Amino acid sequence: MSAKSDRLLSTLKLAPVVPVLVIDDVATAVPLARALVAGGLKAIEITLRTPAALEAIRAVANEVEGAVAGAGTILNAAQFEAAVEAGSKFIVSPGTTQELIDVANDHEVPLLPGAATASEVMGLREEGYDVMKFFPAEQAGGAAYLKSLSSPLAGTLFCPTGGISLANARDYLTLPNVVCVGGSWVAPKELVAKGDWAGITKLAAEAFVLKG
Ligand SMILES: O=C(O)C(=O)C[C@H](O)[C@H](O)COP(=O)(O)O
Repeated sequence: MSAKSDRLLSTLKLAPVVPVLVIDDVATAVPLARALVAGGLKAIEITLRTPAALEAIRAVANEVEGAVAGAGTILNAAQFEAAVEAGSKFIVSPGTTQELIDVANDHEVPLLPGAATASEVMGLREEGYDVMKFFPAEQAGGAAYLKSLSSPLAGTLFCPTGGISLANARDYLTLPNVVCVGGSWVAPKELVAKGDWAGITKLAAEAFVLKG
């Protein structure tokens, strides 16, 4: 395993759940990340789906002690570069393109690339990847599907994301090829809008104890 995937794995192993955030208002980023870290969820993925995302990554990276800020929904090289510049410590993409593989090879910040089929996983293995995002997890076949990849594609670890919640997270976390899961359920829009940070810490703490 390369030093880069070692670093990615250490980040993903910080907690069983990586919160996936869509930040509409940059002012919520720091209190939201603090609430998640207080519940034990330190690796935090901020998706580049809103205009506030890069500023939110920068704020969390600079201001939230204990947080490891990452960027999600990275679709191309320009977004990868911007996310790194903003202070992202890991980069997540829903799928994989040659452009992303090439830009990732030029950077020390690790990429967690998306894959949903055996062929996609095999293609990424040929590029040297042994840790991937399984996306969209529930819709692509769920835990049963991912389990059936574990023998033929042994040695590859996944962070399944998409349709995962407290109710089904354990189905994935008990698989031998799963290192953590990703999900937005720990940061519901209603709680963020109300500024209910204690409520979010509670959800994070519930998620933190999922494994073990
Ligand atoms: O675009 C990306 O890079 C993503 O990370 C997509 C997210 O994984 C899902 O949107 C989160 O899925 P839910 O937990 O079902 O809300």
